[in-house]
Order: sequence, then structure tokens, then C-alpha cells
Amino acid sequence: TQQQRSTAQWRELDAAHHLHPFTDTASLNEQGVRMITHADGIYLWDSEGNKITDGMAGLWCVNIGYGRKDLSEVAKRQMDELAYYNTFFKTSHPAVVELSRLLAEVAPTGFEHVFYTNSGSESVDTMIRMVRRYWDVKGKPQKKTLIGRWNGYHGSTIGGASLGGMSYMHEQGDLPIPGIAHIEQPWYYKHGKDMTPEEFGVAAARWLEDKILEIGADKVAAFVGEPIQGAGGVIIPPSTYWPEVERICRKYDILLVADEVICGFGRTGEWFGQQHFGFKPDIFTTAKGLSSGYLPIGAVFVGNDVAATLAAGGDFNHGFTYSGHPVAAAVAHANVQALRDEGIVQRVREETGPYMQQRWRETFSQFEHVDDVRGVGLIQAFTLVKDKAKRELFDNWGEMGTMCRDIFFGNNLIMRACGDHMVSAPPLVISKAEIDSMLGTAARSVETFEKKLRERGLA
Ligand SMILES: Cc1ncc(COP(=O)(O)O)c(CNc2cccc(C(=O)O)c2)c1O
Repeated sequence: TQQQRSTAQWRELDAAHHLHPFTDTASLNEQGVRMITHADGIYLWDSEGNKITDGMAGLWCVNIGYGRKDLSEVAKRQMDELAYYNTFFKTSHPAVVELSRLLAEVAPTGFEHVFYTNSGSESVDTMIRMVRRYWDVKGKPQKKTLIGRWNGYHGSTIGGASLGGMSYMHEQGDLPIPGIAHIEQPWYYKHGKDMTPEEFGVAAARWLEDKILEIGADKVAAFVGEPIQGAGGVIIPPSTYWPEVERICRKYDILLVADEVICGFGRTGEWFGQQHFGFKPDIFTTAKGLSSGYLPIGAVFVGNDVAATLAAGGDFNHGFTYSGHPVAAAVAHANVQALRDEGIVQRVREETGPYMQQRWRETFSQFEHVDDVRGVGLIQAFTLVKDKAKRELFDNWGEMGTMCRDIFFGNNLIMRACGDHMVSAPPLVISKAEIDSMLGTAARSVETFEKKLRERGLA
């Protein structure tokens, strides 16, 4: 078993040797990390024995919940049988075949083919290369540009970070790469002005048409978007947005790609977010809930006509050592099978999702500095605002979110601050009683936050 150390010793060694993602290392090392040592269901425990409610399912990924010994048993059995072999050079293995069959079953109709990666970013980079290859094979090699949204998130590889619309990422590494464009995000609360949500949804989709005409449809390869923008702060487009986006993509003959890394595998109550919004992409990218984070694995679901076109093009010169890794594939198979056969996705759609959405709105609509209370299935958020009546946001975007997030964390409830949006995406196995308990803690935390605002004369 693991070497037992004091929290202080863990912290010291971590500070000495471990570089964390998306972190200001110097400031982190001043405060020291929180050592998470165990987890079960929707709960984490830290090295000081504190029990923490994980309102974020890790990083939006532990859909099946923590502590599933059946998954660790599958991992051990597969590792003992075949710990690794590759899927290059005309070889395959039972684990990846069984996973591929299962994924074709749970996928929306028209998706029979899956390409494997190790992460969401690698799924996005794979998609970028597939999309450009598709148009080469179609004899339109000048169709290269992919359009994403500002404040969209598609990962941290060169391609994913370029396609994403986080400018603070573009500034580091001279991104975006050539052939990437962005349009404004469908954030009704900020851009909706005097339009109804339905009118705004169409208007926001038309921004895509404007961009296509600006670039030239003959140069545009694809439009890429998350059904609901996750890391951008749970930006839920009006119902009219995605059908209008799809219509525009068909009109100008550009591929439509859904990034389902967060929305996939039951998060919205449907298997995939595209089904909640009623649109059909040509390709979609996944990771996270595919294995519930138990092992790193991603998958690109390739629509039948894109798959046929790629196949007609002979060698597709792309792939990874661990594409279809046997242990990751076996665990993903067990995870997806459980999400389906234990009725977990169905329960989100029919029971716990509706319950969370009702209780979430009841809990947060009462606060003076909370607005745009929103959510679908088990992904939900609200925005911290300066003046609700005027729909006025706070200055210094993100400062209030950080302060509020720290209050939550101090109450042993993990939520995520994306700017001044407070967001939550708990494991899909959360019960109604656990929802009530989580929201009780959350309400107390927001009360403390508003008290702090008044003390600082900000409210
Ligand atoms: C829509 C989407 N696409 C791609 C990725 C990249 O996946 P990988 O990280 O596995 O390469 C993501 C990942 N999303 C993500 C990753 C890490 C942190 C947070 C956060 O909200 O704090 C969000 C994502 O949300």
C-alpha cells in the first residue's frame, strides 16, 4: 500500500516535485495542496479525514461515482490477461472489440465507427485531422478552416487549445494555429438584450452564417461546439440554436461536430447532449464519462458517411501508442454497460435530473446576487451578479467566483467557479437525499458569500 506520510510531508514533496495543470505554482506552494486520499459514491476524503461532497464528479467525469470495485476488478483481470498490445499494424484484441460493439449500440443512429485516444484533447486533435482529411478525399482540400466559439473549451493540446475560445490560453504558445476561427458564444444572459430566448437562439446561430460568408464557404471545413459549454461556465443555448446551426451547416456543406466530452454518457439525461438539443453531428468527440475517469481513454464517434469517405482515402496517418488500450477499454466497457444496465442514464432523465433542476432553481432563485439559475439533467449553474434587475455583472470577472468557490470548499462542498459562474456536475449516481444535503450546504455557502459582500460594501 501507499507510503503513509503526514499531510505536511505530502505537501512538501508535492511542492518540491509536482507541476500541476492550470496552476500558478508559486502561489499554490504557499498555501499547500489538499491531499485527496479516498473516495466513495459522491464523496471524497482528504488526508485530514475531512469528508467532502464532490459536486463536480472530479472534473465533470466520474459519472458512475467513486469506489466501484467491479471496475477495479475488471482492470486487474484484463491487466493479468493482456496488459497492453497495440491496434496498429493489423492487430486488435478482445477488449477494444467488445467496447467498440457496445459504443455502436449506445451511440445515436448513424454512428457505427469509433477511433480511440487517451483524452478529450486527443479526441479533438484527432477530429481536426479527420475533418481536414475528409475534405482532401472529397477533392476539396481548400476546405480547411474549423470554426469554434469564444469561451468554448476543447482541451489543451495545440489543436484543442486553438479550437477553444479561451484567449488566456491562446496567449501562451502563439495560438491559435492557422485555419481556426471563432464566433461569439450563445450566452443569452449577456447578449440576449430585448430578444426572447428563441429569437436569440436563431440570431446567435446566424453568427455562424456571417462567419462562413466572411471566410468563404469553399474554405470552411467544419463547425465545432459543445452542446452545452462546460468549462465556459455551463452556457446553455436556447432551444432554437442547434437546429439552426445544423441547417446552416447543411446549407453551406460544412461538417457539424459536437464536442461531447462533458455532455456525453448521460450528463444531460440523454446519452449524448446532441439528443437533448435535437441535432445530428457528422462526428462527435468524447472522453471523461466514457470511463468515468477510472482510466484515461477518449473516443471519436465517426458518422457513417464520414467513415466511408475516410476509408475510401486509404491510410489515415494518425493514432497513438495507447489507442484502444486493453485495460482502459475493458474498464470503459464495464462503465458504459453499468451506466446502461443499472439504469443510471435513465434515472437522470426521469428522476434525479428533474429533481435536481427543480431543487436547484428553488434554492438559488431567492438570492439577491444570483441570477440566470439554469441546468439540464445533472449539469447546472448560476451566475453571481452585481444587480439582478439590471442584469449587471460584477467588475473584475472571476473575483467573486473565486471567493464563492472558496467558501463552498471551506464547507467541504466542491463546486467550480468558471469566472463568476458557479457550476456543478455531480456523479450521475447522486440520490435525491444527497441532492437535498448538497443544496443545503450550497445555500448556506451563498448566504455566507452575500454576507461577505455586504461586509465589503459590495452589496
Ligand atoms: C468539451 C471538452 N473538450 C475537450 C476537453 C479536453 O479533455 P482532456 O482534459 O481529457 O484533454 C474537455 C476537458 N474539460 C476540462 C478539463 C479540465 C478541467 C476542466 C474544468 O472545467 O476545470 C474542464 C472538455 O470539457
